[in-house]
Amino acid sequence: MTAPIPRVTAGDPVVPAARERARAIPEAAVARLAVYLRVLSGLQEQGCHTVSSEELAVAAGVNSAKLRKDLSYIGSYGTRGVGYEVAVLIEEIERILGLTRKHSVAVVGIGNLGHALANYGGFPGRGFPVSALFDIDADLIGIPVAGIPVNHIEEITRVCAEREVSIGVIATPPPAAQGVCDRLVAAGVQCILNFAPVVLQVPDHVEVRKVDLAVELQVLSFHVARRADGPAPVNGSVNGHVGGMVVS
Ligand SMILES: NC(=O)c1ccc[n+]([C@@H]2O[C@H](COP(=O)([O-])OP(=O)(O)OC[C@H]3O[C@@H](n4cnc5c(N)ncnc54)[C@H](O)[C@@H]3O)[C@@H](O)[C@H]2O)c1
Repeated sequence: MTAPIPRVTAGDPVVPAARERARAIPEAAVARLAVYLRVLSGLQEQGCHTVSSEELAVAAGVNSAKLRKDLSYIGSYGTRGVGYEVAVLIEEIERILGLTRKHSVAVVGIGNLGHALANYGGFPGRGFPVSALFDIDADLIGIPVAGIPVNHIEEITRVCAEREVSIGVIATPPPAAQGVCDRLVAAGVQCILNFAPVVLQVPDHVEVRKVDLAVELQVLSFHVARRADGPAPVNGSVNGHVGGMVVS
């Protein structure tokens, strides 16, 4: 068994060692850590104090060897015969994912998807309060959606600065997405979640994640077709591809 790395506690600043560790985590493992966090939060709500790697792996839809490997990236090895302390593991994953502070979110494009995202109650509780909404449609400007009045896109720089927006969500039609992205970047937003099916060009310091539901359906189709050709995996996971939407 590898020697445990000293644990970082809740009150600590993000120490250089933790930052170094975060840089070394593969992208796919980061996505799975977010899934473990969701599962662990559910366990905590049910009053569970400890969880074995097998239980956590099953609940997250991965195999337990992969789970242990993922948790080793954050220096969490659990205790033989006991497993992981739920509260401690939540704290460690939140620290690595940078969730120890809130990230204010702006949604741009308040159509079908933008309305749904603005109204979704699950973001604030997970540290992502939606604090600004933008559109170009005159009929929408000033109208509150989920209690937040829609601003015109022309106001994006001022509003994003005032509300300390750190994440921009693009829910516009594809032809508008690059222009919106440029405005967000000019407004100082460095993290962008893009729902429009286009590839965005951004400077190096800006992080873009793309949610493409059509790609997810195609991946599902591939796995269904592959299962039809051979036996199903024994542990319910599909080559470590965790359940739920994957962004790229
Ligand atoms: N609706 C879905 O289920 C869904 C699912 C996945 C992805 N998407 C993608 O999300 C995007 C939005 O889809 P939708 O169905 O909500 O579209 P929609 O047409 O209902 O809404 C788009 C909104 O963007 C606004 N807009 C247009 N140009 C703008 C600009 N320059 N600045 C700010 N706002 C602008 C429009 O006024 C409109 O309110 C599309 O790219 C779509 O492909 C949609």
